[in-house]
Amino acid sequence: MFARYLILATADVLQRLSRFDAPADITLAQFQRENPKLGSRDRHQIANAAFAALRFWPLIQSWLGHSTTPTPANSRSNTAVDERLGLIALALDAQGLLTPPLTSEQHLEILQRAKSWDSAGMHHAWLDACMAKAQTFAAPLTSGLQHNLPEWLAQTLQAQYGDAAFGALAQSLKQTAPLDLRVNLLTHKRNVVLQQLAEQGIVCAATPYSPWGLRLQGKPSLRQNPLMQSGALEVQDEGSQLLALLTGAKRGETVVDFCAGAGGKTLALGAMMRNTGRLYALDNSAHRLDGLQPRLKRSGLNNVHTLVLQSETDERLARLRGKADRVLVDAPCSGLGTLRRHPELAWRNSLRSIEELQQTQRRILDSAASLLKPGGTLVYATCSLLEQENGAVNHVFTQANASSFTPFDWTATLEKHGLTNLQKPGHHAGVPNAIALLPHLHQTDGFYVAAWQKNH
Ligand SMILES: C[S@@+](CC[C@H](N)C(=O)[O-])C[C@H]1O[C@@H](n2cnc3c(N)ncnc32)[C@H](O)[C@@H]1O
Repeated sequence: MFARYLILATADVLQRLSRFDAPADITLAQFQRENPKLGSRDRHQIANAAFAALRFWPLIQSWLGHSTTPTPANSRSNTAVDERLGLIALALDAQGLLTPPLTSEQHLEILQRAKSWDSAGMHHAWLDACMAKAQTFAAPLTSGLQHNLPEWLAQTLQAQYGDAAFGALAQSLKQTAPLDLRVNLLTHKRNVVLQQLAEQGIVCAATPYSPWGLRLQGKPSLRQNPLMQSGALEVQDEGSQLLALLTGAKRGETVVDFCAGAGGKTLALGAMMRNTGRLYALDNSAHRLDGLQPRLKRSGLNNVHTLVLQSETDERLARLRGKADRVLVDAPCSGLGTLRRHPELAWRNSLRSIEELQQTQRRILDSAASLLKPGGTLVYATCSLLEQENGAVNHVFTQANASSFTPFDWTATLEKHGLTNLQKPGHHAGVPNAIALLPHLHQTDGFYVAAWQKNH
């Protein structure tokens, strides 16, 4: 049973989220700043319910009688509808882990629960009408409705991965992601940190693939934890850790992290380089690079040089041209591999935005390639699941640079790190230089990594 203020607060958050004009965690943080009196339990409850609703957005829309495509018109404020939104989101979340397609029994249970919380009976008629239609909701006609994804995305993924793999992938995208940490091996040992966390009552285990990772049971708050504050630990999905690992950075090298953002991978690369050589963290967002500074201080790294780029062709890049042993392009992308954490991204992207991203990715990759010295390695990565941002970008670059870059063969690297079961994605013929991490196969976010070696 929830107090009405909690239902209304959840509805308020969802109303804001339904504009799909900002990342969900930013919208939530803004809501929390504007509602400082809410206790931490309530905040938690509201956030969980909001994310549950985002994972089942088309279902909620069909219950509310809206279209499945959010438009400014259907995100208009309307108190009765808002309250229903909050009620249903809380009921969905209370149902525990749900994976689509839901059975008609599951539909009924959620609606029944919502009805039992609607103590004033304001929404009974609507909930009864929904229950009468539960059978219809449980028999969706389209792939998008079945998997609670936008139609264009469901169809694109289905065509790309095939029916069986798409079904498993779509289900995995509705799970909540585990909380993974990366141990800073520059200053700490993984088994020692694991032991220290266990002594604090925090249950975790070594990650299956990354040699630096810990996977936590549940989501304990770590902000004030001395291990976080001292730089021994960083929150980082195992897939992100693997991406840094695959870059292969070594002591004494010159390494460029071209799209460093707040430096998640920069920090891992710096630790791989044992704080030697030169590591350049570049990004065109000063704000994001600013986020790296406190993390750098904690990390103990002093081989990192940051540079805010005007664009990917900033003329100051000239001094790095031909100098780098390795360049990582962790490209701006749709983020669709992270839907477990950011379900709103399914609704913030479109076929058109993917096309625009592809152009940017190609431009950045071309410019980043010029920084490599002969024999150097170029690594292109995204956290996207889409061929358009992955294999297609790989293919175009490989074709256009056939005389100066050779597609990298991952076999030895994967063997060295015991990663031979990482998947070789369905790649264009003659471009076998890519690997993919997928949530339903590797329990990581979805990542794509391709690499080339600059010819001598
Ligand atoms: C996927 S994020 C990087 C995440 C980061 N590597 C990490 O591990 O936390 C992509 C980054 O590319 C940056 N970016 C976008 N366009 C760019 C450009 N033209 N040149 C350089 N960086 C760019 C964005 O600001 C964003 O920080």
